[in-house]
Amino acid sequence: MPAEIPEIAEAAPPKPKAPRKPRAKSEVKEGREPKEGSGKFKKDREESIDLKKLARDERTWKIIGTVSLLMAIFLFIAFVSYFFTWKEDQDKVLNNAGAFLIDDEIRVANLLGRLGAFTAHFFIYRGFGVASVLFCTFFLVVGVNLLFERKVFSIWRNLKYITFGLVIASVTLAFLLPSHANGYEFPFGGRVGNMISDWLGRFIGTAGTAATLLVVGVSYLIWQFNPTFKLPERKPKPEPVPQALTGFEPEPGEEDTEDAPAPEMTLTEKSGAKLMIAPGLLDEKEAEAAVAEEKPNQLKGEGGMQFVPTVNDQYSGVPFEIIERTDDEDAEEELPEEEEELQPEEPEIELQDEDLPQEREVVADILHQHDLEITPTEPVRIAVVPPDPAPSAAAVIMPDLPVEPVAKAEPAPVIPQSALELEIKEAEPEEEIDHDVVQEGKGYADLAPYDPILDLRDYKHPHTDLLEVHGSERVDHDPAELEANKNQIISTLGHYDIKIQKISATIGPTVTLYEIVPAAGVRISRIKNLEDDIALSLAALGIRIIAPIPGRGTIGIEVPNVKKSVVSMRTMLASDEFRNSSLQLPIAIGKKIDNKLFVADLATMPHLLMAGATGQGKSVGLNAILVSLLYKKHPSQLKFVLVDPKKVELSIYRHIEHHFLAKLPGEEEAIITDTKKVIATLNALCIEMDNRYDLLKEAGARNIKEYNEKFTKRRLNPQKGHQYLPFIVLVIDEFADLIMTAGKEVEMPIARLAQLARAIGIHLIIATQRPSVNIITGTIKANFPARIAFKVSSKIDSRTILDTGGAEQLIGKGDMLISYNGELVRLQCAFVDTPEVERINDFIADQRGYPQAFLLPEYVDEKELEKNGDFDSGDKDPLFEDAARLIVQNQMGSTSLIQRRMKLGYNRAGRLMDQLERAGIVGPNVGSKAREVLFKTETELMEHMSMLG
Ligand SMILES: Nc1ncnc2c1ncn2[C@@H]1O[C@H](COP(=O)(O)OP(=O)(O)OP(=O)(O)O)[C@@H](O)[C@H]1O
Repeated sequence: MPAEIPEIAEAAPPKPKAPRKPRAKSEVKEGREPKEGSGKFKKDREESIDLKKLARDERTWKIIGTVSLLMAIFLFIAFVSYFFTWKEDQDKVLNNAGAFLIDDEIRVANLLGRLGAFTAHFFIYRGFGVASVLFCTFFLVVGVNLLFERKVFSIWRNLKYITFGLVIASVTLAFLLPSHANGYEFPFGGRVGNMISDWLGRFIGTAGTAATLLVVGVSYLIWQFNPTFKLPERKPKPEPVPQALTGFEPEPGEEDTEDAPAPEMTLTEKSGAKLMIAPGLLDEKEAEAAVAEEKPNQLKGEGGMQFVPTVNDQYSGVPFEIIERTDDEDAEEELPEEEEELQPEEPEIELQDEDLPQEREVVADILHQHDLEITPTEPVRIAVVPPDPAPSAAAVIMPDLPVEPVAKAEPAPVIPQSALELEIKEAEPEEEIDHDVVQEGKGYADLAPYDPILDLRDYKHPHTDLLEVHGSERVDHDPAELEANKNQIISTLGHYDIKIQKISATIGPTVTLYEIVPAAGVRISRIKNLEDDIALSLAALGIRIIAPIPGRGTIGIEVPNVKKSVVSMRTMLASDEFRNSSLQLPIAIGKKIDNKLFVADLATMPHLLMAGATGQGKSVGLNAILVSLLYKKHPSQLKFVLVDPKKVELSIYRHIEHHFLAKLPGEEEAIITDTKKVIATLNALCIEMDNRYDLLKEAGARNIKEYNEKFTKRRLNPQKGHQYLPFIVLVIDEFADLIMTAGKEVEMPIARLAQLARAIGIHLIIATQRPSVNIITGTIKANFPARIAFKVSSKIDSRTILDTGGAEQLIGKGDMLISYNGELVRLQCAFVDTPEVERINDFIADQRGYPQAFLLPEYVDEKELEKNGDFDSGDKDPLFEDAARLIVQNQMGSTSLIQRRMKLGYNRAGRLMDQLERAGIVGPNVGSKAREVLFKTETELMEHMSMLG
């Protein structure tokens, strides 16, 4: 008996792992703000990020895959070698126990040395016996899956099969070949198998064990291979010919007719002679039609014969005979006699094999293509009839199978030539040709559908691990707080003689909605008018009264919670509602008062206006929208145009320029911060819009969805300028700033885009701190039906954004009102912090992108061109040079300076300034400010003037 491996008695018990402490909110904050955080905390955080990165790195997985594959190979060799060397090595392993691996003196026979012998011994002897080979399969599956980054086999399923397989196989082998009972020493079932088998034997006896193993084994096989059990059919029916082979679709019900005669297989020679194989699978008409129409799927036999291919495996190996029929017989004989003629019982016209060697070869060839065979020793019967006008047929007849002769065509009656009439056939209507479909080679439309994401096929969408959970997601409710608020509401209303029938509360993340049903006869407007009084008596900021709640017939009083919960972006994006959303541009904005997620489609909004006083959550809201889109869309489907006059808010997105950003050609930075460039970009977007409309018109599509569908189905020719159109989302932060500096020049293209761009996939998101009427003008408002208001400073501002008050009563920190689809909903905006956005951007930027940003059309300012191109030196004012010098000396492009110093009238000074601008000496007019002077010194000016002439 082999010695047992001594148990390690003094092994220290493993220390229980400390449970992972949820990170306190204060820690998260510290992590974000290094100034406040201690050095130690910061280090921890960096380490955890590195580990996470490592786990996400595909190279890590490839290395694990390689190791798994090597493991599979190692185990396989060790096991196979063990099968032959176990006797030699077993004693050495058992007797040397712990020292076996270390002692260099021990020599073993296993191909993989001591390690191989030890591993194989461990798995086979101590483990599962021969069934241990299944471990190789497991490592192979893991290795292949990780290395090829594909789910070639499901690891989980294999794990299940292997676990059960190990147990069942080892027990069965131990039961059938017990290593201790019959003198075998080879551990077929391993120790585990032996143990279970012994136990079963004692528990249910040998017969019971055998029955159990049989049942379990069969069940396992059924589970793994799911075989189909069928009783043998009574009468085999000829199988239908695959449509792909014949080109014919079976007539409805045809294949089911029980007693339909076995159809013939007809082979027709080009010359007109027929070879019939009976019974084949096409009926005569079909076969002839196929021949007449020269169906493209007819096969060409050797020797210039064309065949209607048919297949029927049931005749495989049936011997054939060759029969010849003479022309005369064929012409004279009536159909029934002809049938008789073809019967195998009349062998007087039998031909020997060598008489028709070519035909036999061709028939053999054709039959071989369909896995049928002519037995070389048996004669083949073929009836041969020469071509028309004396029609001929050669039939290969299978003995003992019903034979149907080919019906001969009636000879056409001869009509006197003079009586011949000219039949004028109407021309077939001409096929309409769609010139947009590329007709080259196989045909553009026949290719597989175009998939825009294939350009960056390896692109991986960001995962939710990049985001954090901020604070507690649970909405806590304090019953005392609820009760107090309820009593307060009832007593306040009581002061004004307002009785209520019922009161209920819905607890949201930031506010609780108390819904009251007033007693009969109470006027709703009275409650509405008492809004401020109720707020005062509840002593809470942010009370909003909704009287009545649309569609509910109740009155709502929203009261802020004492303890507010943060809605993490991670929760929003990990939700089924967002992940499974089929919206075109889904944006997860926040949670409603009833804690339901608010996910909307930017494509249907179709533009969004956001306003809110500073520090109330506007930037976080913008990030939440951008992050939602980044999580859902592929770079080929979406492009952002980002305008950020503040230069700091959106700059984190600059790293994803090659994936998701669009810019003007020749620009260095994709994120636009300069007003002049904003104007050019907006105009370029207008050109893009016009171009897209042209494309849609040509394609006969009404919107981008229809257009892209047509394009992906390859019904639009890329050579005619058609291309897959990504959505473009224009985001403008600090819109007020832009309007202040560029006014109409910005407003006009934005209004145009807002009015027209929805159908062609350009959507606008505009954010502003100052929602005054001169910034959010009527034109802008009319085209932005979806609006978000964070807390604003006055009721007037709230009206400017939402057309109603309420936003001034919000409590900040992402508390917001959204006006969408004609409804006003209070939401708690999802929170996503800057480091999270950075991580998402890095994750995207680390992947392969396009060679450059998506290029918008070039925009040339015609006015600039005019001004610059118009300068005519012959036309210039006599005082032009003096004025130029004056401006350069003073470095101030001001008309009044010219007016005052040169004592000129306003008009002449203005004209001079225009000429200076056209000559490129001063910049364009920028409102009330002085123009920019483009030359610093007089010498530079003189050089420039000499060039102007
Ligand atoms: N949805 C939210 N949930 C929780 N806290 C929030 C939320 N949104 C904003 N906050 C808090 O409010 C602070 C200010 O938010 P944010 O930077 O978005 O304001 P803002 O309106 O963009 O200000 P500004 O206009 O000055 O840029 C954030 O740092 C955060 O602490």
